[in-house]
Amino acid sequence: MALAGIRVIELAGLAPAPFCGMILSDFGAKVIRVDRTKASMTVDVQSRGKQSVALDLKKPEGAAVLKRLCVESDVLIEPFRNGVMEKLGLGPNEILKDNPRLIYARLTGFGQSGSYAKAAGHDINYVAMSGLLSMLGRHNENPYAPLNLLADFAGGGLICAMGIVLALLERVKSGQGQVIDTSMVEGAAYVGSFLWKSQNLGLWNRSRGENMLDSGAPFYETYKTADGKYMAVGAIEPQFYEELIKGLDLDSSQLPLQMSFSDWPELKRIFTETFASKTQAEWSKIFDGTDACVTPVLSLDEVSSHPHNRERGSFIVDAQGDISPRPAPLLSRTPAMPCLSGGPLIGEHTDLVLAEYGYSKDEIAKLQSSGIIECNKTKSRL
Ligand SMILES: C[C@H](CCC[C@@H](C)[C@H]1CC[C@H]2[C@@H]3[C@H](O)C[C@@H]4C[C@H](O)CC[C@]4(C)[C@H]3C[C@H](O)[C@]12C)C(=O)SCCNC(=O)CCNC(=O)[C@H](O)C(C)(C)COP(=O)(O)OP(=O)(O)OC[C@H]1O[C@@H](n2cnc3c(N)ncnc32)[C@H](O)[C@@H]1OP(=O)(O)O
Repeated sequence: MALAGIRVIELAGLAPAPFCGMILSDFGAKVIRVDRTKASMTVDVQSRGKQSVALDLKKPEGAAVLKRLCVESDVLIEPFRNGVMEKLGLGPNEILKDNPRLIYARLTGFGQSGSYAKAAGHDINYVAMSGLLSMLGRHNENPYAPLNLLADFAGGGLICAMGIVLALLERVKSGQGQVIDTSMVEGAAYVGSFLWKSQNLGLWNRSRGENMLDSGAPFYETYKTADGKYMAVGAIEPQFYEELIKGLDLDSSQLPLQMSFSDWPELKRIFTETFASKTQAEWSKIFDGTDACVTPVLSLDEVSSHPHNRERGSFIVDAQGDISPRPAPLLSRTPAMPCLSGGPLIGEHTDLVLAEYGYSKDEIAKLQSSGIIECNKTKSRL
């Protein structure tokens, strides 16, 4: 796998850092998640393939263990607000001193500087601050956050993973590590670069929810079908729009022009009425194999059995029988091979990992008896 041999220490976080760690693990890195001690259960649902070490970083001996792990590792991912690592004596200056080749990846909402750097926040706040939230939502409604996808995952975990891979690549030339400052505000904004760069194309001249790609246009919308499901329509170009009209069995000479903004509400009404006349399966049969850019809106339960996704093996089933997306993208020679057994229990690999990093049995026993580390004796699943 592409990242085989790379050792990653991931300090346990909420959603973005676990995603970042999962990407690296899926593509072959060995990822060790550092959990808190005295934690009853983990909320990390993106932990496949990871190992867990339970370590009290608030104790100097615990911080010393993390430092020692970092000496022999390639990457550290830390998900706390600015200043937390420094307070623990684990800031980049201290850590990189002992291992200048380390990639020290910081993944926060507001970044390491600026007046919000130390403020709490969640995805919706970061998307709001990126400018993107102001553009999301239907006409005459409040801005709407698209789950926690844009900042936590696209602009956060994924962008951080890209930064880590770039830094690892650069390290081949320079032999040096570096600090990565991932701000989810900036990551989300960067993902949305097209929105800034396309201002002059006239795509966003109207108010929110009245533009072509923000639910204003009838040909870029979802429509309810007779069985209460939905179809997604993305027929932008005239030749594809023509196919849409044909599939809907409408007469284009009786319809307003595609790009007549003032007629969009009327056109939407006609499309809504038409789509409501058949089931999703019936519409899929009509549009499959055409260029109308019409697809069913599939639920999470349905995606893996859709013929196209099944043919490509786009979804995987783990040992528990749970379905999830196969890691993307597909690399032809060194594809990701996600671990199919469940994620680790907290502290499941503490003694194993410490032994691998050179700790003696005595040292491990002492750390355990003083509560600096915890070892979960449950049989390893990895
Ligand atoms: C919208 C999403 C988040 C969705 C996640 C949800 C799915 C989950 C969120 C809450 C969960 C529920 C909750 O936990 C209660 C239940 C728990 C139960 O076990 C399960 C059910 C629950 C209902 C559970 C269910 C779900 O899992 C949840 C609903 C997001 O937007 S995520 C993005 C958030 N933002 C960031 O990540 C940006 C960077 N980080 C931050 O800004 C802050 O970390 C943050 C997120 C604001 C949290 O602030 P907080 O004050 O809590 O932490 P920090 O200031 O960063 O400091 C960390 C402190 O912890 C100490 N520490 C860390 N590791 C260790 C260790 N190993 N040993 C000892 N101490 C440790 C560290 O030193 C800091 O201490 P201080 O505060 O003293 O400096």
